[in-house]
Amino acid sequence: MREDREVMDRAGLVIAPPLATFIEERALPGTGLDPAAFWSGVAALFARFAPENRALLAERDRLRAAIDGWHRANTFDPAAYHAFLTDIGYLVAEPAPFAIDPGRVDAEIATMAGPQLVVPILNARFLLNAANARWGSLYDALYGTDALPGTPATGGYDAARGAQVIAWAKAFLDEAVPLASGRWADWTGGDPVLADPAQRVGRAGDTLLFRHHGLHIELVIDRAHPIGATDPAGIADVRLESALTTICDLEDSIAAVDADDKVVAYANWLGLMQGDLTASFAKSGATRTRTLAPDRTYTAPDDSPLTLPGRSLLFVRNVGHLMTTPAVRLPDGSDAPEGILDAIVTSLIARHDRGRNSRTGSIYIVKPKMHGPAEAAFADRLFDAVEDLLALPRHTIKLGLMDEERRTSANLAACIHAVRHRLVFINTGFLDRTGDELHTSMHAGAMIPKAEMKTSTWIAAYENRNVQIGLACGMSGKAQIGKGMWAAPDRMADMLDQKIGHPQTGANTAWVPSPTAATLHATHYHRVDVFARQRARSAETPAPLADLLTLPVAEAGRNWQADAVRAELDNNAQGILGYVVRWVDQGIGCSKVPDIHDIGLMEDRATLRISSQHIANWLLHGVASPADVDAAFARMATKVDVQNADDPLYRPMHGNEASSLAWQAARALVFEGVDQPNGYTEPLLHRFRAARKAADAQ
Ligand SMILES: CC(=O)SCCNC(=O)CCNC(=O)[C@H](O)C(C)(C)COP(=O)(O)OP(=O)(O)OC[C@H]1O[C@@H](n2cnc3c(N)ncnc32)[C@H](O)[C@@H]1OP(=O)(O)O
Ligand SMILES: O=CC(=O)O
Ligand SMILES: [Mg+2]
Repeated sequence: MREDREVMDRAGLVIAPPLATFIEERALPGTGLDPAAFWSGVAALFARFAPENRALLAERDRLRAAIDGWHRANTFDPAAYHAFLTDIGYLVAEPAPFAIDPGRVDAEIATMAGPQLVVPILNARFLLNAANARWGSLYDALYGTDALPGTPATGGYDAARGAQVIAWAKAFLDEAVPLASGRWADWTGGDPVLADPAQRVGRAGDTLLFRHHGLHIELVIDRAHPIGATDPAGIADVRLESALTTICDLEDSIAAVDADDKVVAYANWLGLMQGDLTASFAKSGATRTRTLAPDRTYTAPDDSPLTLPGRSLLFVRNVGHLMTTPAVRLPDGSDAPEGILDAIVTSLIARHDRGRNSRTGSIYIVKPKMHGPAEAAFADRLFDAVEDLLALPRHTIKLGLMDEERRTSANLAACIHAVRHRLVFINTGFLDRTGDELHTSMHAGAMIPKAEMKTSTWIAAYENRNVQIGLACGMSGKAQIGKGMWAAPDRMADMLDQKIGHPQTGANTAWVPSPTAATLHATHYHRVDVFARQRARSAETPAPLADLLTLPVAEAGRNWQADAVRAELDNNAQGILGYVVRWVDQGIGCSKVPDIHDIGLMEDRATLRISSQHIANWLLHGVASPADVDAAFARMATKVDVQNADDPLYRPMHGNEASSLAWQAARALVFEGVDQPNGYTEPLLHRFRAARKAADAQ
């Protein structure tokens, strides 16, 4: 795209016009920063960090080649393998005991426990919904999902379903805010007497505000409301404080391949920081405009005013160290490292916050896909330099560390140490982590099927060590120890059943895919006292490193049944095609893709990394032949075409293989999968998406 466009020279950098215009006309004004000084500072920053960034990527390649070579030459032996990893610098020395020291951090991160929502930043409508997901209706979340058995009848309010919802919600109140005597189901109104009167912390009109485990609950009393009118106590809803924090994602859930895409993302982040983001859209036959929710006001029991945040505390997830962007060209003519650009621009934009988001004046950046402590230290120094560029006090920019690459998990304490002055979370991104597990040991042998991966030794050790090491580094009360995504957005009953496991491990947050999921997951933090769990677990020792380094390779001589192999290939090919076709053809970076059983699963680049690496591994080790894989792709292309038949923008793949860039991208991800850097999907996705955009522009 860039070649066809006018370009702008700024301090020796070639900046794509939409980005230069956005920065000069929207991001810089109001910050007090001088544009000329800003650009020369940006140029200096790229000059300093781009070579180091490249060197870190070269180090990834060196280690990868060494590990591949070792597996080709050796039969696996745990002790020899451990010694080899130490020898090549993959494993580094543990730091002496220390405690993180991130300075002023908002309570939502440091001292509260609750859900963390993730939202693709390119979608303003979703973004606003996410920011406003601090509060959610428990009645709505239960009524409209499979959280309760059965489905509501169509054509108006289903009173029987409503009764189920109300019974569930009142039983929940019995646990979270029990009455001094009796049950909430029997309460008929008036002034409720709580078993612990201190739980009642305010009211707004007739609505009562309670607090439990640091989270607020609104009991909405409104006898004029259709639901309240039928309730003996006039209860119209139970509203829960839900997504305490939200990650606005510039990374794996979006498709941003050029300056135009990046500017949409940055502009949405600016709208959030300035508080004026809006989105208008048609829903149920009417045009709606969505804005950011205001704070909520109450009267405390002592009649003083009480204000609570109406919005989730926002993080922004930058991209990792791998990709470059055509939005900025360096003096040597190369595209600039995209992670450096994100660090600069998202921090610049966050200077507009002025307490609307962070009440402590912090900027919260999630840094994904870092491999080991040297890369974490690089991010730390980069953030120092960005603070200097933007005249921000040292360590204003806080860092959320994704523990999602094997070299980071294996050296977690050293990674935390490298960013200890700004660390505000570690999170087990188990999806990328699984992709890296597959890729790192690609040449060790054929991997077990994906379903078996969930119960393998390495993953249990990974989840355990993340919490234990986080606690040992003094994170409790200062930062989040986080758990991964619930990737089945429509399966809320299963989520209610299983995701309580996250707070039970001592994690004070875990990822959810939607506001509804946030409200339902919030109930888990009422059921589990996370900080008590952290205290209890502090005495435990982490699972051994040897367990973490246990390879998920199938046993020698495994009898690969043809129908099981075919089912695994179909499952992976379906997910790949269903996701990639929307990414490449329509620029949709996160989709609910129906699986082979037509259950919608959240697919993003991390799930794509797993599926593509898994097939690539089976191809490499002869579990499947190229013909088997192509047959699976052909079968699944037809299925995906049918599943998307109602989408007017959809381009069918079956019958159009020669012209379908999506089809070609999907095949390349698998057939060239062994050679993709660390098994990442973004280089190929970007290439094919850019080609699609170029073709569409003609
Ligand atoms: C491995 C990783 O990196 S995981 C992190 C990356 N993944 C993500 O960010 C996933 C975030 N989730 C999503 O993008 C979406 O939920 C999807 C794509 C999975 C499903 O989207 P859809 O099929 O459109 O969802 P669905 O039809 O069930 O619900 C749409 C409604 O829920 C809202 N919604 C759904 N997900 C979100 C979200 N993450 N944030 C805010 N609102 C959301 C929408 O705004 C919409 O409501 P509206 O009509 O009032 O605007
Ligand atoms: O980013 C999250 C993951 O699981 O990967
Ligand atoms: Mg990830």
